[in-house]
Amino acid sequence: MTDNTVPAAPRADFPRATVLGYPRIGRRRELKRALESYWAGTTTADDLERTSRDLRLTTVRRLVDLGLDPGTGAVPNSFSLYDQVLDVTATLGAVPARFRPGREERPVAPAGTERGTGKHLAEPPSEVSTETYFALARGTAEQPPLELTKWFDTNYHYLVPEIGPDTPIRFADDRIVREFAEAADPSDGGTPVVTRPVIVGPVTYLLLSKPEDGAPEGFSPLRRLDDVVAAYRELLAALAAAGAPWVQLDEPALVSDLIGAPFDATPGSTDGPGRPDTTTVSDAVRRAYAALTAPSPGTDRPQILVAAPFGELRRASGDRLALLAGTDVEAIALDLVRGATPPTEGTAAWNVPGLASKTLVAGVIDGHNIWRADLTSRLDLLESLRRTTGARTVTVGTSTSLLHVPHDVDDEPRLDPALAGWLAFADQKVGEVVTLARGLDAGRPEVQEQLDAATAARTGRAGAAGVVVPEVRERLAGLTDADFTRAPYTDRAAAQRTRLSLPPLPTTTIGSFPQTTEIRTARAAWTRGDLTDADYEARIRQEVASVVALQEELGLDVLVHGEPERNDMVQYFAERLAGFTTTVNGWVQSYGSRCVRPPILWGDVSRPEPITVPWATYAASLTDKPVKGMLTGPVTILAWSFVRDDQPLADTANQVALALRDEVTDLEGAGIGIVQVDEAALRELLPLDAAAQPAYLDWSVRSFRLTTSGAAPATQIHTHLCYSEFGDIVGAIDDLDADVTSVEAARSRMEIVPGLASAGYARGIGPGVWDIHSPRVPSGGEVSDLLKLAVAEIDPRLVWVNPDCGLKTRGYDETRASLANLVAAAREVRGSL
Ligand SMILES: Nc1nc2c(c(=O)[nH]1)N[C@@H](CNc1ccc(C(=O)N[C@@H](CCC(=O)N[C@@H](CCC(=O)N[C@@H](CCC(=O)O)C(=O)O)C(=O)O)C(=O)O)cc1)CN2
Ligand code: MET
Ligand SMILES: [Zn+2]
Repeated sequence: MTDNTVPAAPRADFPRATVLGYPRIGRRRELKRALESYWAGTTTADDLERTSRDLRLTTVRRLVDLGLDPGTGAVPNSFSLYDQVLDVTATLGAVPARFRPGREERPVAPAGTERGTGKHLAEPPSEVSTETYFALARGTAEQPPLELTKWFDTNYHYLVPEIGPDTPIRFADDRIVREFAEAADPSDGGTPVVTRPVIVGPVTYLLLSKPEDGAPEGFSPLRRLDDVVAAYRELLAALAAAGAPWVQLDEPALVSDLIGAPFDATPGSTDGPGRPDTTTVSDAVRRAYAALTAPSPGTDRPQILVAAPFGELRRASGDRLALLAGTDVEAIALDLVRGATPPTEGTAAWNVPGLASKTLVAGVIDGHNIWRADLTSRLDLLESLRRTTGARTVTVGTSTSLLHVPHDVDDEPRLDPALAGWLAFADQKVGEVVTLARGLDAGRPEVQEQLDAATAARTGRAGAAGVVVPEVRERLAGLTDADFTRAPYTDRAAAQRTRLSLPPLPTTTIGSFPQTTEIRTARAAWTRGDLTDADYEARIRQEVASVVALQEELGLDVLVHGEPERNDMVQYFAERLAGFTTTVNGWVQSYGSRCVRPPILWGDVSRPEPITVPWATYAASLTDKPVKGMLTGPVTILAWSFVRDDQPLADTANQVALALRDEVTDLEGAGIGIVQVDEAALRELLPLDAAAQPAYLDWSVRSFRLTTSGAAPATQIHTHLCYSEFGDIVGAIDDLDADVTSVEAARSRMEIVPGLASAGYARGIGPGVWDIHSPRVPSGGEVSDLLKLAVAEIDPRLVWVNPDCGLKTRGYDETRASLANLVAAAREVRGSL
């Protein structure tokens, strides 16, 4: 070691048990309420800060009570006010120019300031105020927010950074350091906890970014890697100075083939313009981690854990574990739930160069699903990893952050006790990790009781009534190709034209109308038993009637009932299908303050009685216009539920499909001529590993077709897909064989349309012409411009006019104004055809 390398802090071993992150919304959604009241102006920024601080301290202390070590960085510090990717944007001060009108560039803090020496500042060097932070998240009167999109294959959404050649990037905000210090040295006099800050890693951050408006053609945000890494170095120095022994950098981009940059250079290819050394993911990782771990005189850094959740690192298409093992980071977290689990007995050594100096954090407890683990087989696996990996040591962790599961099974008053015993939410998972670590270190007898209890729960689950229902199995076994096939499209189109006689460029909506506080309050009262079934039903009927009247008044062509009876498009169906159960407090963050309660799909699925028919027929009775029935499709129901892990997803999907197929038949029988089957999550479940994609697309498309193929030719089947990144699945969209497909397209300015056209898609298409993700009302001109783009690319006879998605998160004022502009634009463009 030379003189100028100063590894000052003691190199504490990685803790034996940890979790990669923990829910941050709060057991009673305290953060949601604090945020929404702050946005509404009824509380102040100080109130918000106080509530969120209490939530953070309660969280880290609970994790200690659950058995994580308080002194070694075992407790993750994974809080965020809104989103962890936005937090990096704020840390870097990487505010796009469109949010800094006329603002002078502030000089970068020179080296040798307090920040350079790592002392954490009493006053934050905050160049990103709370106001700017939320402007980026939610938009302003002048600017739409950063784009919201899916976090890998989860139902969590992050805010896409906009990075150009001149976007400011520096260590601009030390909130992460302050939150470490707040737990380590709490001002309320409570127990101090030495946490492990959890931060999105620099490579993933840039790979998830998009070029800022005005960036030169072909600019890749990855070109700013050196600037980003320089800022992370300062952040790490500040964390070390504050006493952090470990930091966790999340690099899930490492496991994704959907990330827009190749993992390795294709042999023989030459590098494009720009820096040749950062054009691939593997080069970016090498470069970033070499710089982050390079010693620098007078400063220290915490030891680094790199986590790569959501998939397998050891791929045929490139060994990402070897890549990480070749860097100087101290620890690597593997997802051993999604990743292929190595056989537990008699396996050969891994032989990964560099691993001998690393700690492997074995993610053996599922952070993304809620089944109680088979602790015995997990312990077998851990022991085999100790023998075979050749790592310096193996410790126990979760496969992903626990952000994706609810807080606590014990907080579910209405769960059947037997079923509750099959489950592990975040708190139970912490317990599982702690148990496994004890078994691994102190020996099996120490934890035999817990292992046996876990085994008994799994055995009980396998044999429980409802898990296997012979009639459901028989129906599935009897399916033939005919059950997946409709009449040819040309025949269907002719029959539907006659039946529906719609104008060209028909106007419609995606299904939901605003979910007002009044409706939610009424539903809450009904759920509590304070409102009778009859009163609640009357209230919903009144809402349906007013939604139908509004659509008539606006002049829409195909009407909907507005979905006021649905708490959520998945939970509502789950509550009415056998094989599912739902929770009371099982909230999981979807984005910002918005949450969902994913249902639990535990048994064979069937439909005891019609679900949507009364609402659809009531709406139809109020109008002469066609009313579109509205169902959520099987893939989306699976994607947004916690799904049984004891049979292939394809079988589970087909069970749900058969239940929905009965609903389509009943809607048809009740005279409903158009049925929409939403597959909002079709793209979300697309595997990150390219090798697994064809099989997924095959079963997902088949389950949709099984849902819809019982429909007569004259019944028009619609589907709706969210999220604009459809490039990877245009073939599958075509294979769904829907008569009309509506897709999100407004924000990407109809980007999808030429792709569909060139893929030969020749059925109805409704590219969204109103971005419903913010309260902004699009002008008639904007809408007709988008519409003209669409009719220029595809046969105008195929084009439908609709918003990007449902209107449940919008208010009535915006909805009325925007739909009026949409109808006017459709009429204008119709006139020009
Ligand atoms: N599952 C799912 N995933 C999805 C979507 C979706 O619609 N569903 N859409 C995309 C975007 N994600 C979204 C996720 C959530 C929400 C959303 O609006 N969530 C609501 C809750 C929806 C809900 O379950 N509502 C229930 C319970 C509402 C509630 O909080 N009630 C109050 C009481 C009522 C009151 O007095 O206000 C309470 O429990 O405290 C109901 O309406 O019945 C929220 O967080 O505010 C929107 C979009 C992608 N993923
Ligand atoms: N029909 C649903 C709605 O309009 C589709 C939403 S996709 C997230 O809300
Ligand atoms: Zn949608």
